[in-house]
Amino acid sequence: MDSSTHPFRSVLYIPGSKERALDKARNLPADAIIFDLEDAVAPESKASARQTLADALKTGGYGKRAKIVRINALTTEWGWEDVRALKDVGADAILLPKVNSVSDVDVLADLVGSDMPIWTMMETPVSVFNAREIAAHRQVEGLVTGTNDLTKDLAARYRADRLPLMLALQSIVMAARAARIVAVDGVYNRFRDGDGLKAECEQGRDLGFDGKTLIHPAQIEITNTAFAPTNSEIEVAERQIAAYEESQASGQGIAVVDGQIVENLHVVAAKRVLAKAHAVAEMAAE
Ligand SMILES: CC(C)(COP(=O)(O)OP(=O)(O)OC[C@H]1O[C@@H](n2cnc3c(N)ncnc32)[C@H](O)[C@@H]1OP(=O)(O)O)[C@@H](O)C(=O)NCCC(=O)NCCSC(=O)C[C@H](O)C(=O)O
Ligand SMILES: [Mg+2]
Repeated sequence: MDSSTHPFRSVLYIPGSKERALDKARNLPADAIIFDLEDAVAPESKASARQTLADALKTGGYGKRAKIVRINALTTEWGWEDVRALKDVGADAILLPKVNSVSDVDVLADLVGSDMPIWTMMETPVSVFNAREIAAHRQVEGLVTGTNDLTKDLAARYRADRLPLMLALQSIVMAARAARIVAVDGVYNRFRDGDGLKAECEQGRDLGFDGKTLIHPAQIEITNTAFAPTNSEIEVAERQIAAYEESQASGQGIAVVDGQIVENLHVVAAKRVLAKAHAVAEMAAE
């Protein structure tokens, strides 16, 4: 699965221990679900959550939503057992937390086999320095930003403009784009603050993220809207493509639309807008 064929606007975390939430998610309009065994699950519930989650995934019913399982780090007492229990239950990817370097990914790849896509949490300062190499691993198909862990490890402050995280956010997007894989932004903790979420979604979208991780169903709609192409963007993209094709046919290399030049690279971006709009429409057509 990549972002040209499947949208990753809204990526909802669900604690693997919460049966009601696992059931509810079968009808939520999220593009992807992260079934979490890590931070959302208390140590005393790890074993039962593993079983609850395996049962839910075997039962299925999650439709077109991408199913990503976040295991515990392989350095914990739970990580290896998580892999054993969840690697063959129909997940689309395994998400590894607290990754520092590509050798962490190699350890997981050996355990899950070469056919299982891997996503990595980018949430330590070292992972940001190693982002390019991690993203380039042959099995890594997505990077998930862990803004809470990053803020903690940086001893930074939470700020609405996320200035302390900007280097990390941009490094993660750049690594993902260089490797042509998915990049999703971190969570917005004030899950009942719709205006704050909208602003942070728009910032993440403008930075280049494909979507945002979420912690509550109330965040899905705002996020889906923020990361989808608008009608006006679609209309401009269509006109740019048409104008460029016309200019090519008449032997000119450059077209002009709404007073702005349109070159081949703008056509590539316009086609990406249309592909994303198509993927969003396909997702909605359930
Ligand atoms: C944040 C919550 C604890 C709030 O839960 P609650 O008080 O129960 O919320 P509501 O009563 O408003 O819930 C309404 C209904 O929605 C369902 N629900 C709630 N959350 C989810 C969810 N995430 N997915 C699916 N369904 C959900 C409730 O069951 C209610 O349903 P119903 O009873 O039928 O009406 C809670 O939302 C929650 O636990 N969220 C997930 C938290 C989480 O996953 N945290 C870990 C991931 S974030 C992270 O780790 C960040 C990263 O690693 C980093 O470093 O930054
Ligand atoms: Mg984290």
